[in-house]
Amino acid sequence: MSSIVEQDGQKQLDNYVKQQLRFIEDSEKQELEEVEQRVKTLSPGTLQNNGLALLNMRIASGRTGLGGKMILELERDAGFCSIPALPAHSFGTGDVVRIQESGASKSLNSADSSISWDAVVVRVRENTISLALENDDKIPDGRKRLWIFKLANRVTFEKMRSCIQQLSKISLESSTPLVSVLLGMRKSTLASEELALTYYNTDLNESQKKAVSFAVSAPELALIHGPPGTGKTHTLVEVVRQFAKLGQRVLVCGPSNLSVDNLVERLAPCGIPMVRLGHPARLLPGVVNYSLAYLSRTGNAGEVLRAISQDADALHAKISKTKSGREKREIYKSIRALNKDYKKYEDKVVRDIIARSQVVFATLHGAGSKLLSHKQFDVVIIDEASQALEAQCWIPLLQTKKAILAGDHHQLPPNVRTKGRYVSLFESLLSRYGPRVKRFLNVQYRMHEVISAFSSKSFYEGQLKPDSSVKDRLLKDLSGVEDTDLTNDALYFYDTMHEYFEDENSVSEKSVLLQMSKSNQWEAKIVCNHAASLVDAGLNPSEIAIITPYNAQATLLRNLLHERNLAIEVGSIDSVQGREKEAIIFSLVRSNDEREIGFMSEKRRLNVAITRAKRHLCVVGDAMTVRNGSDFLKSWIDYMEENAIVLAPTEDDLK
Ligand SMILES: Nc1ncnc2c1ncn2[C@@H]1O[C@H](COP(=O)(O)OP(=O)(O)OP(=O)(O)O)[C@@H](O)[C@H]1O
Repeated sequence: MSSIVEQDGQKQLDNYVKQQLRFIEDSEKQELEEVEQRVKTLSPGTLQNNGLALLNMRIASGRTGLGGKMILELERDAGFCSIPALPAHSFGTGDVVRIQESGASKSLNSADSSISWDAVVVRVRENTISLALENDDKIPDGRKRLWIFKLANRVTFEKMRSCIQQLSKISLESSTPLVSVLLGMRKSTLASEELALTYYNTDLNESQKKAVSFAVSAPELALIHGPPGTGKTHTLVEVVRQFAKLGQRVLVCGPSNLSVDNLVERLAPCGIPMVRLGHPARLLPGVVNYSLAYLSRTGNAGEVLRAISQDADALHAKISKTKSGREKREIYKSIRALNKDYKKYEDKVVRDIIARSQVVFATLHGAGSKLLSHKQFDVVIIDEASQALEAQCWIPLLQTKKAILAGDHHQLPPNVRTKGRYVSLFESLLSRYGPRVKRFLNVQYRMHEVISAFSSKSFYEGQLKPDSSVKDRLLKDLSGVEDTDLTNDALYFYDTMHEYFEDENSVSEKSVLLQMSKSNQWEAKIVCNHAASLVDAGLNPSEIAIITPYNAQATLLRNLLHERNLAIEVGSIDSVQGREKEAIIFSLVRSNDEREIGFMSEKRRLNVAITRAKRHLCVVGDAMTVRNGSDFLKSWIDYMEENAIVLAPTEDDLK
């Protein structure tokens, strides 16, 4: 009979599982409803204009891809489009899309396979988009005009659900101590003594070295808390190398392809046998040579696979020339048989490659691949763990006895709609176990001192210090940049003085569905003039980014910059997390009598926005509206007024 402690533990686990499943279900429902509403309400033209659909497409070619999937390459139908380039769109690899025949009424029912097909984007080029069909029993007619639109990505929810269900089945008695630690049922064990390591990277600072030896020595769990620019990735590279030296097998994951690829790129020169799972079309170019697809296609095994896929491709080509329905069916049958052979042989090849690799890289989602099922690793490392959903983290965590999570809970959490503040696994472990499971990286290599000081004081208890190599860097120190009033300081604030109110934006259903929202044309003018002055002073436009919390403001800014021929990136705060530029201009937008500050009320969003700039941060906004938003925002505005060069809009700005 199980003890009371175990019964309590089981109850706790059941509750945890229920709570996670409810969260997954709610998030999925909300995402599906939003997509459904968008597709139902908006015309195909509006969807295309907002980057969510591509109209007037036709099949350019078909082939067999990795996993024996049928890949269709779509291009614009020359009969309907004057230029071959795809219009501006937001499709990216991994997106789930629906393909439909043009003219057929929009189908939201995936079972309706006579007019619609679901597929995953595997490659996007200037003129074409390639899609892997989910099910190739029936293929769209190559002579028909097609259109595609974005769907919610159900696959991710499915993987999280199956992983949490797996968790519900484990027996606490026989599971690893790590599982109990992660569930909060027992404290993590401390290493009796930390290993004395010889570091590969002799440039590591003291806090990075401490984090490495703590992580390598910890029996079950280690958290590395790295504020902006403190070298989390740098530190994790050393951690992986140390584990490799000890002969351990490591699974390295992150929530996005980029987070994983950054680590692959930096570990590539170290000569450790490694493989990156995931479709090569989704990977950074420098990483492709480590992808499973590349490795499985080189050498003898690759030749066999190439021969099978060439046979299948030849049959694909034959289809378009075949008129008889019966012949076509026969060809499809042969293609399917070849795809099956391909898959069988490929499975064997890829399993061998994985078995030989000491370090395996995958996104959290990719760690749920069948290729890794029942595989155990000595260590699982999750980078950017604070940007991952808790259920996603469990996907690799069930495959190990030891976990290392790196992240910063004071930056943005994963992009998911929740009622309250989203708390990641990283953050909940940190608040549950505190300093005993974490090491803090305290030197940042990005920002001028005055840019980072507010963030350091407000989020990191004043512990975040600039390295001496960056603390005084200004734009004027860059070669080719003149010494002007706008380049000889690091922090600037245009206070619009409660005189230039935000625009009266429409709040139609359409604007809400497209997440269009607030704009402020006065601010947009000031921002563009400021950017133009920096370019006039000699700064390369690619070294400037403009960020704003509102889509409508971003659109307005892009149009103004386009009119002035300024090729400057404009993005949301979420889109610049993890990135940096020499100069950042931050447009706050909100200026009203109601003291509404909307998106800016999320502290973590502000922290990300103000920690992207290396040498120049210019904030444009209405101090009075923002100050009234909260005590925290008041303290930020006070800091700006005391430490920034405060500027007022000029007549030129207001023309
Ligand atoms: N010990 C060090 N000595 C010198 N430069 C360093 C050191 N550690 C990190 N850096 C530099 O700091 C920058 C940021 O490093 P890295 O990309 O590893 O940080 P990160 O914490 O992953 O970044 P982010 O803030 O985007 O999460 C890089 O240019 C890196 O070369």
